[in-house]
Amino acid sequence: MYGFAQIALALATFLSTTAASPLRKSGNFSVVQKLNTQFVRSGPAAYARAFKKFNKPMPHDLAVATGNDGSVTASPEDAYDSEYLCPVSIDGQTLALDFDTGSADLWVFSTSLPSSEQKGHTLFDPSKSTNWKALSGYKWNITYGDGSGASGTVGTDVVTVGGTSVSGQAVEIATKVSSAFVSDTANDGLLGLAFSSINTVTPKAQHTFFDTAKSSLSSPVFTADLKHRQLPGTYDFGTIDSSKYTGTITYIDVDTANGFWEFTGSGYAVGSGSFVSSSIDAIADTGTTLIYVPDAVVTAYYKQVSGASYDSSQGGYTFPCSATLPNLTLGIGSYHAVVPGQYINYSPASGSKCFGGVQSDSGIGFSIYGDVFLKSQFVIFDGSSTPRLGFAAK
Ligand SMILES: Cc1noc(C)c1CN(C)Cc1cc2n(n1)CCN(c1cc(N)ncn1)C2
Repeated sequence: MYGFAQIALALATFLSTTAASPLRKSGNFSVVQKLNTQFVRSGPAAYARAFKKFNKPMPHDLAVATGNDGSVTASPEDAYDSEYLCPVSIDGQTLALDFDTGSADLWVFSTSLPSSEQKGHTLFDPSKSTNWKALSGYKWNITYGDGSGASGTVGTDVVTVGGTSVSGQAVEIATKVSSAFVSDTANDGLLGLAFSSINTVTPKAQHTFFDTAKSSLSSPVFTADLKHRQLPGTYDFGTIDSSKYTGTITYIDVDTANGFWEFTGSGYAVGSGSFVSSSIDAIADTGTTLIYVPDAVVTAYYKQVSGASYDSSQGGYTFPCSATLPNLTLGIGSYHAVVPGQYINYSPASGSKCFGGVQSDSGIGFSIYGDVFLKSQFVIFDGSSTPRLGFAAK
């Protein structure tokens, strides 16, 4: 029987003979370089790499020449895809922001908040930013459709999203936030992607990140490829990645009068039912979780779900969690966008009932095609001189 010592000696001997023999001790040596003929030289690209390496904003012309395009992950904030959060760097300080095509303010949790409202959030500290420029006397105050909101002061800084970097971007510092935001500790603020006309900064409305970046993008577009309860999706700026969708893209005109990505839907179908043509005034809103549509659509939908009913205690339609939900088709021009039924089981409500991802738009004034819809599609937000929306299956 071998003792510990013998085993240890045997192991040491084994290792010493099989370990890679150390470099032969010798004098100096030289390595012959081999040119990488695969590498396509580009002066601008080399120049641009220097700015990106040191997180410095690129001169506009260089950004245009090298394509200041970028892609950023959009991660579900919770198990129900209530919102999607993206890493955004402000002068090197990275926060998780909710990209919201339904509003136009870029605002962040900050060190200027009362400490009771800071807990659990990543805070932007302007005093630590070398590029921060306060806008003296400028203020902002936003209230969202669900009654939540925030307010504070304003400055400009270098903002980077994925590979897209801009300087002089208005960053709205929160000095007050509502309780819904305080308790949503994964969320460090919002990055508005609606039209700058509805930015709330006074005395002078500020540009959204997309508007600031637009002229330095290869194409004045951004796309949303949100996912259902799985790996993160992406927002891309400046390009349309054809690997992210199938079939063709259907474009539809946008009415920017209200500052939203607003369009007229062409109708709906429930499950395998026939398509009902009807004009639906709707906005594409990544900052809203659910689908809010006219009562006719809601009634038709839940009529096909046994056990579904309007539950006033929940403030919406619920159904047995065991229900098999029909798909909902929403018409975009001649394109029929299909929302899988399983996407419409939003979350458990109470007991064995679940809360529907399709609810009434009554009282809103327009329909909202929120995340439950948008995550079933590849969506192009085209900010060209005639803004339009594009939709494709994926
Ligand atoms: C958790 C959780 N669950 O669902 C949400 C949302 C959260 C986040 N949480 C409660 C805080 C919160 C509240 C809002 N947001 N985040 C995002 C902006 N809001 C919008 C945007 C817009 N375009 N339209 C309407 N409201 C309201």
